[in-house]
Amino acid sequence: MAKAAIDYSLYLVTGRELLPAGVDYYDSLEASLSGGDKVTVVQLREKHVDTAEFLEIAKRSLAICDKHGVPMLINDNLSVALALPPRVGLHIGQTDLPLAEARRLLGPERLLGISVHNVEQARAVLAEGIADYAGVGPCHGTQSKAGIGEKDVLGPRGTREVVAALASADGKQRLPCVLIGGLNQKTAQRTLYGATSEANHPDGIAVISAIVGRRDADVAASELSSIVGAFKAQLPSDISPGKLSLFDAGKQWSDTSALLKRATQIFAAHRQSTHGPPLIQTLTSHVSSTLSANVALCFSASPIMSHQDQEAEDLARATGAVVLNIGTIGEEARRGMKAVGAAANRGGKPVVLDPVGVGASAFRRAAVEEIMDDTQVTLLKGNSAELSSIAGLSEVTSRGVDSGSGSLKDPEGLVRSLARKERCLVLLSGKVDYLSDGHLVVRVENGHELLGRITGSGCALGVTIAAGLAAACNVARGDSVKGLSTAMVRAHPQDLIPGALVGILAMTIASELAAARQDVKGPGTFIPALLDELASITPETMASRAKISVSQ
Ligand SMILES: Cc1ncc(COP(=O)(O)OP(=O)(O)O)c(N)n1
Ligand SMILES: Cc1nc(C(=O)O)sc1CCOP(=O)(O)O
Repeated sequence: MAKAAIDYSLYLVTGRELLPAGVDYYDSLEASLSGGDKVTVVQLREKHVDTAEFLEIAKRSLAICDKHGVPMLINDNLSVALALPPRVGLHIGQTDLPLAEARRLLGPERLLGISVHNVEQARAVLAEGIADYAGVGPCHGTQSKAGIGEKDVLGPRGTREVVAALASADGKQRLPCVLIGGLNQKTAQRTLYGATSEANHPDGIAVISAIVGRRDADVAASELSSIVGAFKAQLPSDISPGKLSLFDAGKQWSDTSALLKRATQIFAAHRQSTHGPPLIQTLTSHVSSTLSANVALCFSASPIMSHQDQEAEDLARATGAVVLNIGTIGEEARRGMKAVGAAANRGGKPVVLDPVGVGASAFRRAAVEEIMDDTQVTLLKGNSAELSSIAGLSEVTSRGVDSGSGSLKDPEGLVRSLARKERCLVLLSGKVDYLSDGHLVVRVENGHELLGRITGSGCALGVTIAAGLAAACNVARGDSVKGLSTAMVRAHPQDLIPGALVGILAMTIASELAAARQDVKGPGTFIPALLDELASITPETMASRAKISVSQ
């Protein structure tokens, strides 16, 4: 098989020691290769046999791979690879034979892969131009390779940086790559999406235990194959800088009135409740829980405030969107957020992350890092202190968990770069709100200062935004939305900005209407008035009062 034609989608690394009791290695290999969309590349990894036995196993394995037309490689052992026909390749690690030496001994024809564990190694391998592909890992913790500790684990976002370094900045050169380490039916989807950026994308996943450890290796292989297939179906055929955009919304919404019109349509469909009120699962602080639940109800949504990891999977079947708010996060909620975020991603449901007070403590920072690693967030919302902390800027410091305001020199630049980096919508909330998908920035100048004088209004804004995003998913129901968008949400990608805008405008315009009422004397009377206005605000009112502008 010509090297260029190799399909790296599902790369099986063998591991005979991980076979379930009584399962024969050759039967398992055969099963994983049988049928339609199954394993596409095999690497023989034998750590506990001598070269002679390795060669015997390799010969029998090669006959099976040949029968299925699947390329085979040998792990580490050059002499075994050389003893086999030239269609057999070699995979080496960073501490094995140097790449140039391996190529010299193998010749130009054989497939040669190398492991990379960090950005520097990736850059070096790309610059050398010798390897045919790279194995990037460990993406997650794994029991299948000795010596991998927690500190070695890249996580989806770390993996993204390494994968990005396997393509040149001008997009002219790229090395195919597979992700490896702890990938299975639960982690593969998030990791593939998380590892994708405008710069580059993975070509597949490499697994040991997720196939070898199963009695039904054929079923395991087809499950994994369909996850990779769905991911690859989303990728544009032409990957070069700027092409692999997040939502492809930039051009479409350069016209403010078109954007507002679409937001109004989504809001109208939401109010008509064609699909019933979306269930918004809200994991939030004790302080804002009641207000958030009431805000959901007034905004034609149903609140559910569960943060139990045990029911995350069941609830995900019914939810329209989820809010992860770390306001008073403890260990139980931390576990809950991990499970709820992952389940929402699997179901293509929007996830709003509110990293309340993230700069205030190491615990909060670690919790947010963990959530963002485990979950593809759809919209990240924060004030200037919170977003600066996540972006690693020291410009604005947090004052505990309140809405520490502070002036940023370049708010548009911050939301744009953070949205690109995290591949999600980013909302910077403040007197003026800035919403970005990494390309365009929408400025929203609605709102009233009384919102800042009651507790939990920012948390409740997360709920209206989640409801707006759920509404964007609902309008796509029945349409042929091709799998998940790059934000892992089942909606037309271009509807995510107007969907989020529905939630922002509803809350900020309702606050203006409430504050203007005769019966509102201050923060105490403002709260019920805000709920009343949220319950009655119409799409027409939203359209006529919105103060938005768009910049590219
Ligand atoms: C596809 C793929 N990627 C990475 C590895 C790891 O190789 P290496 O670093 O040589 O470690 P060992 O496999 O030898 O323990 C791999 N085998 N395959
Ligand atoms: C062999 C190997 N190499 C890794 C790397 O990061 O280089 S992780 C790994 C083990 C992969 O096994 P599993 O799919 O069972 O987690």
